[in-house]
Amino acid sequence: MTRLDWDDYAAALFDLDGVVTPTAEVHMRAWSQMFNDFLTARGVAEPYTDEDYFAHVDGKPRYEGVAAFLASRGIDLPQGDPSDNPDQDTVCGLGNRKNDAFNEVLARDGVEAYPGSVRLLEALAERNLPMAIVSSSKNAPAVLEAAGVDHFFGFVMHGGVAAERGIAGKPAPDTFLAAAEELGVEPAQAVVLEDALSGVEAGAAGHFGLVIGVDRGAGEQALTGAGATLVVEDLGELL
Ligand SMILES: O=P(O)(O)OC[C@H]1O[C@@H](O)[C@H](O)[C@@H](O)[C@@H]1O
Repeated sequence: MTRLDWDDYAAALFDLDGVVTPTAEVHMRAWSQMFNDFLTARGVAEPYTDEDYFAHVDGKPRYEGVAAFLASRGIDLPQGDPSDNPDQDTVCGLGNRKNDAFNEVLARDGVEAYPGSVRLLEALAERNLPMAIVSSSKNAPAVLEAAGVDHFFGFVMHGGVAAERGIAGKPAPDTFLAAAEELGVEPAQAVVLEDALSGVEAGAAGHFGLVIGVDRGAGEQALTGAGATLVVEDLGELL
């Protein structure tokens, strides 16, 4: 059991995929399928792996994840445009291709929140602690609704809102800072909960009161190295 006194904090800012819902797994599988088909079609022998996901893609806005992975392999594609067709070999086209795969799985399998996360959300709601979602994903509203947990959050900062308002995505701290402001709290009063290295870096850069790393595969050492003050494996440990 982790010692954490919630009385010390005035708000909680939750990443979504991999923190509240197991959808980081769905994103991971969709990215893997898309990138490996793409690499195979180009005759690239070295496959895309989960290590590539954690190092380059996890937690970042869609097209920034594509660009970061391609750069890591020295592959240069035109940026294209978010309206690109999913079969176009542009950064946006590849991102859109992966998004189709993600939505297929979401529609087919649905999503259930992690039981430990729901227990923590219920306990914090009972304390009337203001809570927000801070996700890079434009699919966050659909995921929250499918999991039936949208009612816990007073504000949802997602990839669509960030793009509309011109707010820089993780690892920049700006989406977390904007959510804290929406909830009317100073960063030092807020707890950030994140499973992605890019998200933990964002929390550390924003000087939040506490940055909790949730280890769903990134690894305790890497999360601590990125700036997590505390690492847990399940949010139920924070009750
Ligand atoms: O493509 P979307 O749904 O807008 O999501 C962007 C990113 O959102 C993050 O929450 C996920 O960890 C990433 O895997 C995903 O790439």
